[in-house]
Amino acid sequence: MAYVTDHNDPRSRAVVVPHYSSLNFINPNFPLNYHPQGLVPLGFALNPAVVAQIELYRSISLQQLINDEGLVPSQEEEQRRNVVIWKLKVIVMEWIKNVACLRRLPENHIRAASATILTYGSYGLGVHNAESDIDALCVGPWFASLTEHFFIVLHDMLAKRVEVSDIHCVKDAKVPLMRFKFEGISIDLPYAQLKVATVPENVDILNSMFLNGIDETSWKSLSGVRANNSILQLVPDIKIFQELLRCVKLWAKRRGVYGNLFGFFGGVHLAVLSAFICQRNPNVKLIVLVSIFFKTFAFWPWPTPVILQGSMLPRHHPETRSPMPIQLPCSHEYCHSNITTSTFLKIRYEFRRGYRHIQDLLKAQFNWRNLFEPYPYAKNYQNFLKITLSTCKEDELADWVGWVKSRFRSLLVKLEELHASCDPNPTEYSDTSLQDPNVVFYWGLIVSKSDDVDLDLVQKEFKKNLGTGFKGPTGKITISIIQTSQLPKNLQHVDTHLVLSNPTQLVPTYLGFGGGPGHPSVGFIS
Ligand SMILES: Nc1ncnc2c1ncn2[C@@H]1O[C@H](COP(=O)(O)OP(=O)(O)OP(=O)(O)O)[C@@H](O)[C@H]1O
Ligand SMILES: [Mg+2]
Ligand SMILES: [Mg+2]
Repeated sequence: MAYVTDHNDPRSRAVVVPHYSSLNFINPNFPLNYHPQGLVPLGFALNPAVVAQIELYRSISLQQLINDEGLVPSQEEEQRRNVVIWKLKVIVMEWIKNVACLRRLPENHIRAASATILTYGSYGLGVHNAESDIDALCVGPWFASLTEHFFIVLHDMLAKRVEVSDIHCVKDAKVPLMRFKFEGISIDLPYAQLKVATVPENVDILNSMFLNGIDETSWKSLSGVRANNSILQLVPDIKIFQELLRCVKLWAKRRGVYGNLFGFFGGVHLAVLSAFICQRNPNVKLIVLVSIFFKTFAFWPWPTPVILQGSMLPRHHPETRSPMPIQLPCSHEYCHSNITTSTFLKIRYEFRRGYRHIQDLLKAQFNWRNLFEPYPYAKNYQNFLKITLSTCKEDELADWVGWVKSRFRSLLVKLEELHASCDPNPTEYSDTSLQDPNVVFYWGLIVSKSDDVDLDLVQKEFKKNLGTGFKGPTGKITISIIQTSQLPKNLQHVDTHLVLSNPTQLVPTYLGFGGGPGHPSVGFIS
């Protein structure tokens, strides 16, 4: 009788595994095979009872990690969000009555007028946590327009509420929306206008009766709700899909591959990838699905698109230019993507790193924490691109930063043209030595010498790009190259068990600039 232990995890002693000695015979060179009932190391006959016990233990420790990381919101948190949504529904009902009065509709039309809120995004899929925003679509009738009644009348009503802060309109996005905080919770609120007089509270937006004659912007705004409905219909088991997606999102955030504006995945991309794995592997437990997820996408033949079964077939669309096309469910289109050559290579590298880690699942030293370990930027890069965004007034900063972020893809592409590879760390920092309100980004930069990049040219072209289309007050932007030692202390934080034996080998091989066996996460998969 013995124990399987996750090192550094005192809880690991909770599960007793018989015949521990047999674990020593798991040959690390035999890849794992995936079987609906569990994991089997290929080429080696292992006592199935032992494998089952280890799997049980791994499942328990993964659940423990999900709880420890706060991936599932508490009941109080859920209740808080429910109240916010209920309050938003009350506000839009009041709004639509006001608009009906403004439009001088007959009394009975005013009485019948209604609008509603439909949630989508991570909240709609049930995979949000305390930090997630609420994506809430406002659905209104024929007489409430986007430009006047949504962006002016509703905006002003919301701005007057004590619960609402940091409200701003994002009018020039593909899906125009208002963004604000309601009782501290971030809300994305787009608008869809239906050609009906009354919008039922739980309007079925897949019903053609409600979709007849709607404009293109409303159709796009509805796409998030349609995609969510469709994913939830297509997966065989919603609960296990949610669990897988929670794990995958944590992995993507920790490894620095989450953030659509930075050229990585957004929530919708990971939702489709997770649904794809769930569809093809019904009745499979979570730890096996996590393993299959990494195995599948580590070796996916990109740019072959990922398409859910039972979805519409995508038409040829400009979005197919993405190196990692992922179909938007319930649509002929692909999810919008900003992936560039360098971010593609990083994502693929991280899939393969995940696959390598998960290969050790049955080994005694396996620890889930390694899979979800924060990406060690300070150890992997010697140079960083420092991007400082500032405005004179605090209340102008969010709009300016939002605008610059929406243009980051062009900056990444320009750098790639100049043979500089960037790893755009999506985390926002603040430079406290500056007087103006500011947001600072530190992106890993790979160049042979820091003066190799023509930074003046990069800045000039990026500023030109930023100059077209922004309607708010323009802020400042400065781009410089700094060394690891100049990073803020919290980014320099060193995780002792990752310290390199050879500090000159700081370059990840995925960027194609070398690296080698001295690097802790390099060179195991070509
Ligand atoms: N790049 C995109 N392509 C297509 N639809 C998108 C894209 N980005 C966002 N959406 C739609 O908007 C919804 C909300 O996006 P959001 O960025 O809030 O992500 P999310 O899935 O809610 O994850 P998070 O928990 O990070 O908020 C998505 O679920 C999707 O329907
Ligand atoms: Mg969201
Ligand atoms: Mg959102």
